[in-house]
Amino acid sequence: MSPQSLYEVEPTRRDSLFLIDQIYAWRDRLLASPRFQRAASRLPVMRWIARRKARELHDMTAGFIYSQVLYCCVELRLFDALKPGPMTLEQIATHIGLPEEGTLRLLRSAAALKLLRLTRDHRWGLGERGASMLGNPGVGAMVSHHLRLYQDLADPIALFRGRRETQLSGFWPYARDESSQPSEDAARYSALMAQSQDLIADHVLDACSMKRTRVLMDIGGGTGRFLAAAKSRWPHLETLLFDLPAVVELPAEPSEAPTSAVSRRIGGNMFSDTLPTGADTISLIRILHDHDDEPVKGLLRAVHQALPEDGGRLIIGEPMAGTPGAEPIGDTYFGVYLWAMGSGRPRTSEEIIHFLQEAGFRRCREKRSNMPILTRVIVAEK
Ligand SMILES: C[S@@+](CC[C@H](N)C(=O)[O-])C[C@H]1O[C@@H](n2cnc3c(N)ncnc32)[C@H](O)[C@@H]1O
Repeated sequence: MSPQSLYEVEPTRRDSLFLIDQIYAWRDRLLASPRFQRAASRLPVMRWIARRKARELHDMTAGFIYSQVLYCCVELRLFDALKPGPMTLEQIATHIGLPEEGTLRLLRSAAALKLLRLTRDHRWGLGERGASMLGNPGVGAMVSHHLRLYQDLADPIALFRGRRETQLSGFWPYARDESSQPSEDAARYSALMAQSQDLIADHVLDACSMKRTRVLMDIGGGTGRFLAAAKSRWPHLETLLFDLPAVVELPAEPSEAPTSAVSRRIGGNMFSDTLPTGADTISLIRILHDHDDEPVKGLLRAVHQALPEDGGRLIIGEPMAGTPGAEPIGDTYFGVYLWAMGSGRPRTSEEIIHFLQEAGFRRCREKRSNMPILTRVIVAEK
């Protein structure tokens, strides 16, 4: 399949440009003109727009530094240190083990990003974004994990030349088709996933009730956090966890779901093994985007087969491409992340629904998610 058909891109030949594209082309010519930029910065209304646009472009240019400042705050555990209350520069420098001069530069840059805040008595406390980081430990875990992605992005053009061995593909062995992975690898990525699962589970379960589900099977369910969240809302549920053997055999960790939350753990390969039957609802949470189109289509056909004829239901929850207002999260963040990982791509909800219909599902529809930038939710019936 050509990359164009893969992404369903319309051919953009000049002679077939729609009117809207011609308007965009005219606008782009204007914006690309230094004379227009200078004139715009002098007219009152245009000046406001020009400043906003300049700021957006600057944020994009400087974004890599913003990420590194956030990385330092997370790695040095600054947010945790400031949770009890503000501290002086000297106290913070001693606490994080950096010289005062460097600490001050870091604190000022973090304050400009609203991660920290300088108090009226000249101490440093949490800023609104720093406080939010404390409320979302999964985000901090991802920020630390991004060190690998920085390494893969050290030569970004080389990264786009072709998929190859990367730091991220080493972190996610299943992305390289290594389904018999060492348990240390499985433990490392499962712990990372578990830290952000509670938030995802809440949004998925808010969007679709399991009141009438009897048996729920979570495929690629990791340490069972999604099943535990479902069971805590609907205690009547029988819950089956299906994941690679190295994951289901992991010893119990503090981050793992309580043993009682999972009725049965089944080790297997979702692409090559026959999926267990018996569940009337199957969930795929943050699974499809990790894999390329052909394996995804095969998996959806296998899930269709594993569900009962009467009342079988599939729930898909993951961040998707083309989410209005959050396009860079799908296409830029996940697009690049998954490229570096070596497998998968973010898909639009329309693409997923199309794959579901091809696999034989009917009544495929998107449910409203409270936080579509984190996860969108699609439900399909057999
Ligand atoms: C991105 S994680 C998502 C985990 C969990 N659903 C969540 O949202 O936190 C993908 C999961 O799919 C599992 N997985 C990957 N390839 C698999 C395969 N071939 N068969 C079964 N599980 C697989 C991984 O072990 C991992 O637990």
